[in-house]
Amino acid sequence: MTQPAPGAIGELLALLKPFRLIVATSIVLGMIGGLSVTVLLATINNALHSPDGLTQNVVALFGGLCLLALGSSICSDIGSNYVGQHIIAKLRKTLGEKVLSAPIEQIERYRSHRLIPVLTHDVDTISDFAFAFAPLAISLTVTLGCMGYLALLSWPMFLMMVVAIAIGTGIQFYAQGKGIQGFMAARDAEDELQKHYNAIAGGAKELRIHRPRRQRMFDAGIKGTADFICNTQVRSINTFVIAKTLGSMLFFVVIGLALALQSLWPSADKAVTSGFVLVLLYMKGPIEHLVGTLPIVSRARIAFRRIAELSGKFSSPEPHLLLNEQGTPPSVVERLQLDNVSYAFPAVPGSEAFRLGPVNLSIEQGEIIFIVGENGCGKTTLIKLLLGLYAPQQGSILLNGQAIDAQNRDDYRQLFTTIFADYYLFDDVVQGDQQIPEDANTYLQRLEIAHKVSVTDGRFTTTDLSTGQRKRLALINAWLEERPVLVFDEWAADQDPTFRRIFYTELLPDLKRLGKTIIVISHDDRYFDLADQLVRMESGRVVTERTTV
Ligand SMILES: Nc1ncnc2c1ncn2[C@@H]1O[C@H](COP(=O)(O)OP(=O)(O)OP(=O)(O)O)[C@@H](O)[C@H]1O
Repeated sequence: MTQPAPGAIGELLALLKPFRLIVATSIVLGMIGGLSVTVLLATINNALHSPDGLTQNVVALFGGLCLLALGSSICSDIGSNYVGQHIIAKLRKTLGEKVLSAPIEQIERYRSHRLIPVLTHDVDTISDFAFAFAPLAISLTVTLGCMGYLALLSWPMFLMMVVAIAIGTGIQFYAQGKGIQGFMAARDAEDELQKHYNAIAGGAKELRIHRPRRQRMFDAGIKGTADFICNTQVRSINTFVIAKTLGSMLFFVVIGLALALQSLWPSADKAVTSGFVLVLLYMKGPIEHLVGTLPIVSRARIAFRRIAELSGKFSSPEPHLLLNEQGTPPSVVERLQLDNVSYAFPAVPGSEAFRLGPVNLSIEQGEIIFIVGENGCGKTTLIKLLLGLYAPQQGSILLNGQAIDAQNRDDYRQLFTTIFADYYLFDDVVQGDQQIPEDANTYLQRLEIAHKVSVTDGRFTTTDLSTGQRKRLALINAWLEERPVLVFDEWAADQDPTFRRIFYTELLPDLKRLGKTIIVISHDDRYFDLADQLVRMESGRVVTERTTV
């Protein structure tokens, strides 16, 4: 079991930094509220035993303290609410930005079932904590204020209370140590649960038609993990509950001892004993609040650790990747070249790492290139390198003879439109501030889906279509983006034979006539003749290259 990273506190302080003035004001106001309540208690106790009864001064003091306690507590809560909400928004924005600007390899390795719980569950946990810190400050101040008043009232009784608090704190520390282990195990299981959720959403069809797998998914997967989380959380919370109840009982032990002192030494001042009991009974609330918040603090520590871990994994954003500014993508593609490019994935335990290259390739503007080869030979990896999604580990990629580096890689990528085999279909038609071309609906007709979908307010009216039809929408998106280089990873694989023929023999030549450079990964060998260049791959290497022009 891993321990909370030291980064958790740093992460919290970094989040609080921009709000330090509001945080400090909230805490100070909270403390003023807490102190005024303590003084209020002393005033009540004095008034109870004052021979003059309730004088005008006491009434004024009482009213003033009530107003001060009320006003400062409300302002403190407003401040902590403001900070809490802004911390959550900031966390969400920061994490979103980190994911958006992380290199593709890091995202592929992190896996979505680990990413989503951090973005949802851990951020929510921090939100619970973010709203708790000012009330915590109030409770702490009330407790300290009450302790001060107890010391004023009677030293022996105060010391008795200190001993009781020391015992209570020891019990809480023990409980916290035990409880946090459970919380960590439960948090690890949340990732597992997310994986099962992904499987039941993504594999819904397969699970319907495979009863044993469905049962296993429910029994060992969802039910097993949910029960584990439930039992572990119950055990951990119970530890805190037992510790809290033991702590509560300590109050009555101390009150009992104070009353015993009073009966053993009847000379003791009655005001002292009643004040002591009054303060103790009042203090019980804030102390229980402090103790009750400990599980929230423990869970927040774990959430901060997860967020710090994600931040660490995504701590090297792609340099020069623009989220807000407009770059200056090159406008002309005369030649794309791969010069001795090599790339290797990290080795997976038990199997050898896949290595691509060294590959040399030259693509001229307006060419149609087919990349072909068996499954797993490295075609997609090759185009990810060509697209600038992976940076070559050796060799370089050249555009018009100029090497692509970290500085211009994001601009370079803007030259391409891609439909991957595992593409994501965005339902908004054209990105950025570009106008939606008037002829979007003409393309829908050309691709024979105008009877199903149209474009309204820059969006497809629906994406609930067949697999092949969805891919046609992706093709329309690609068409409308009007980029100079188009890359299709087995686009035609889901199309019917007629449309497949239209794609290869009409659409690709049309795009070529428009001056586009087209790179196609394909297993359709009957259309290989259409290629200006046929690149055949085997085990990560280009084995033959046929040029027909
Ligand atoms: N993210 C990854 N991490 C580790 N290895 C990977 C990763 N992606 C691919 N590989 C490995 O790289 C090899 C080439 O994969 P790639 O997707 O480039 O093949 P492909 O030729 O496009 O295959 P297909 O025709 O099946 O789409 C595979 O053998 C695979 O094991």
